[in-house]
Amino acid sequence: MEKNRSSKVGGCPGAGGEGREKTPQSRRRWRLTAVVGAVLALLLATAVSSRSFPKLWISSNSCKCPDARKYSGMVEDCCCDYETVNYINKEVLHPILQELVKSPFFRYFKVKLWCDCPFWPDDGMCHLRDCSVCECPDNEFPEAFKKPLRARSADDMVCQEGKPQAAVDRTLDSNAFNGWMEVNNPWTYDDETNNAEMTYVNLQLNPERYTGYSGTSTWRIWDAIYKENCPKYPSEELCSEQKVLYKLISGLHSSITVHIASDYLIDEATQSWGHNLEVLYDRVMKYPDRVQNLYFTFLFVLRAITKAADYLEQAEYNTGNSQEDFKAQSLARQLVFNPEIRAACPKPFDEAKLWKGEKGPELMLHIQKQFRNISAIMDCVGCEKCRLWGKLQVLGLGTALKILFSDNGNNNLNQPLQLQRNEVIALINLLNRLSESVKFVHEMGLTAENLMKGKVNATPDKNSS
Ligand SMILES: Cc1cc2nc3c(=O)[nH]c(=O)nc-3n(C[C@H](O)[C@H](O)[C@H](O)COP(=O)(O)OP(=O)(O)OC[C@H]3O[C@@H](n4cnc5c(N)ncnc54)[C@H](O)[C@@H]3O)c2cc1C
Repeated sequence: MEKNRSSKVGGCPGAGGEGREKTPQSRRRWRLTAVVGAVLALLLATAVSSRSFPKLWISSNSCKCPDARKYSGMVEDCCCDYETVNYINKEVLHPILQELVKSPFFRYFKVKLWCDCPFWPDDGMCHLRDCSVCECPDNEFPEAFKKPLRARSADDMVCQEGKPQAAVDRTLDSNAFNGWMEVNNPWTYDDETNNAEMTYVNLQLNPERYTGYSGTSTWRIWDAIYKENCPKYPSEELCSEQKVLYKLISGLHSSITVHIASDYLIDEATQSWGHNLEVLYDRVMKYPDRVQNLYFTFLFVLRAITKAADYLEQAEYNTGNSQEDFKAQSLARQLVFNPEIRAACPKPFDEAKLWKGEKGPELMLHIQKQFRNISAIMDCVGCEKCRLWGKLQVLGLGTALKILFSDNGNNNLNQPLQLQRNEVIALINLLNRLSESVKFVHEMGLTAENLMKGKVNATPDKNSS
């Protein structure tokens, strides 16, 4: 995989200049700049947050070990460095998000689970029962999301997978959308056309992890996404906007793989699950651009959430459970107005640089079409659980795109933002998935690399007797 460092989208301060030769003069200049920089940084840190920011500063410079610093400096095309991302993710974002996604409001996702591929027939390549979505019992469902109960047979209540937390409630209630607009998202394929086919799924019962879904069916999907809808740069002609689309998809792909590696079925016979660091290394860590794209996608979605802070603070988090809803609202507020995040990463991604020039609006329509195609391809994923998470995360990305780049394709940023409840649920759950992936890569990436390099070195030389 090639890296392309030549064309920066964001043009963030401090993003360039790595790896230059240092002369004695430049070294003196550098020392002086470093001292002045440190003093300024200290003043800034004290002014912004006397309690938390200095901790970040120490964290960014604490480890000098060369391997651990492989991902250091600015995340390409973003306005935040790796060290800061790792710190705020671990200390601030991850704990808040883990709590938030457990709340009744954020744990139920409305989705059409039928495999309804508009491009080719489903070839059912999923072998494990873990591919299927586990349904949840009726009594777990928030009252505000419910329709009057329809008659159910006892069998309906039994989970497909034999687990007690069975039965997806496939009923819908229009009241569930009180206070939320049903608005079109030009970035996503409209999944709402036939509401009778929609169902609510408890995401907590259906973790994204290894399912055994692999082979030609999966490659056809990834191929269709990359080749037809978001070609890989570094074809230099590719503009910044297309590069962003590629990086978002590649970052999401990395995150899916990281979840497979972190929650892997180690032994099918004993049903034991655990980390698979070989998968982490072979499919993600070995390709630095895949790691970089994961961090990029994380910062892009974080930027969308902080940009929509006012909207997300005022949104109605209503499931009928006032205590839980109050908690969800207060966690959402902590997330979007967090002083540590705002001080450390005030603008994780600078969206204002995109869609410039005469061709901007035309290009936006073109890329919207490509993204809508990617969203439609999710109906072709031949494994139910993968389809669930694929749809959720692509909707989350589409929501981030809508927040950052208008909602009508005409770049009309003065339009007031309107989001659907399902979009907000997808956005927060996507950020949580990315946050888990960033944390796992940060904590286990180096171990995976050392382990795999050790394995390679330990392989006996065929030529030695
Ligand atoms: C939407 C979707 C959701 C899925 N969810 C799950 C799931 O929850 N659990 C599960 O077990 N499986 C899931 N899968 C399948 C999984 O993504 C892999 O396809 C499968 O594990 C086979 O992996 P692979 O090693 O053959 O390579 P794949 O991951 O299938 O990759 C195919 C090719 O894409 C390229 N590539 C790989 N990673 C990147 C990247 N980050 N950026 C750019 N290019 C890349 C490489 O050239 C690679 O050969 C999902 C698939 C899809 C399409």
